[in-house]
Amino acid sequence: MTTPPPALTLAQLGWHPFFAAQIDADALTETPPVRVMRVHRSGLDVQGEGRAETLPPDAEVTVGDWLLLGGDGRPLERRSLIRRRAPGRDREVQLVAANVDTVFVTTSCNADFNVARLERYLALAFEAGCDPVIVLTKADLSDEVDDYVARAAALSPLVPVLAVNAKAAAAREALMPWCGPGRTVAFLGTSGVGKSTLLNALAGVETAATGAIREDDARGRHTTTRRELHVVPGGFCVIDTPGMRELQLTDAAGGIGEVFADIAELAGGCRFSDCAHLSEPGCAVRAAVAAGDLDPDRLERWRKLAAEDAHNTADIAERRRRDKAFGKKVRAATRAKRR
Ligand SMILES: Nc1nc2c(ncn2[C@@H]2O[C@H](COP(=O)(O)OP(=O)(O)OP(=O)(O)O)[C@@H](O)[C@H]2O)c(=O)[nH]1
Ligand SMILES: [Zn+2]
Repeated sequence: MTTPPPALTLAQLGWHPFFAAQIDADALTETPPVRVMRVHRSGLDVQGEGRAETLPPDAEVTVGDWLLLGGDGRPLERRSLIRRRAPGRDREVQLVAANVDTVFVTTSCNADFNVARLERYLALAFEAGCDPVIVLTKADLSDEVDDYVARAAALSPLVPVLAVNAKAAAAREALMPWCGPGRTVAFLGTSGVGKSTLLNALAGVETAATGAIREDDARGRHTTTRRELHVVPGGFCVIDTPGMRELQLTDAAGGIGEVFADIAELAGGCRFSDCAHLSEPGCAVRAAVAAGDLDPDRLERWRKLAAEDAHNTADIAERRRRDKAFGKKVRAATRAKRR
């Protein structure tokens, strides 16, 4: 037995003038808007004002999306969309979460802290159209918190950095400035960094199971079910995603450019507009490295991330082209057989 969902208003679910502007007044009652609260194998749990249903699964819809019940099934235009290249077999683009205002990029003041990974998460968040905030957990367990904060703060002048003990009441206060009524926030980070602990701190109750990520789904199979939107007291939404070990970027050139705005700006001074900053004469980027103004490691990390993004973007496009061509062949063969 599942307990019925609490009665919520559209505003508490994160409804926003941006979405209202996409439908006319009649549609509000004829095809009522619902938000995707949970994505699991057997379907999408959606909730609206005075209603909650499970719709069939749809790979084009993700947690945080708004749908119109009885509509064409397509999500309303999104304010933001977090996507990555899926790990494992199909390697397609995977939609992680939609309509997130702030991404709390979460890591810990310990060996989990990794600047390359942080830059990667920041690029993903910028590309998605979200505002990233870096949250460093386990500050209570480290003597070098200031050092971690300084290293995180050096990554981008656009990104605030917080250090917290996720288990202490003060953690909620630290995150609240980004959690106004009607806002949607999400936690991204590897397993064990304290995402569930922070969610519980925001909710004021045990909403997520900490330290336990596997549950049985309806078919008795083991799955990571946590891709879930929680409406918490205070009237804001928190999206919880499973820890992501592999976070491959695709189509994220814009986001990478925002994280590495320093390099992009320097590149404007290179003699050639298509300078790769390798051995070209008049390269302002390498000149900055030589002058000690740019960390060569950062340049190397940018190079790797940009190359990976370009590779994934091209590879996915190529697979789609092949799949399309293959589909055509199959259809042609089926037609030939029928004749
Ligand atoms: N001392 C201390 N312990 C923490 C802190 N944050 C998290 N923990 C502990 O670290 C463990 C993992 O925390 P979770 O909140 O489950 O981590 P998670 O990021 O949700 O992990 P996944 O569910 O695997 O993605 C738990 O035992 C927490 O109690 C912190 O700031 N300080
Ligand atoms: Zn250059």
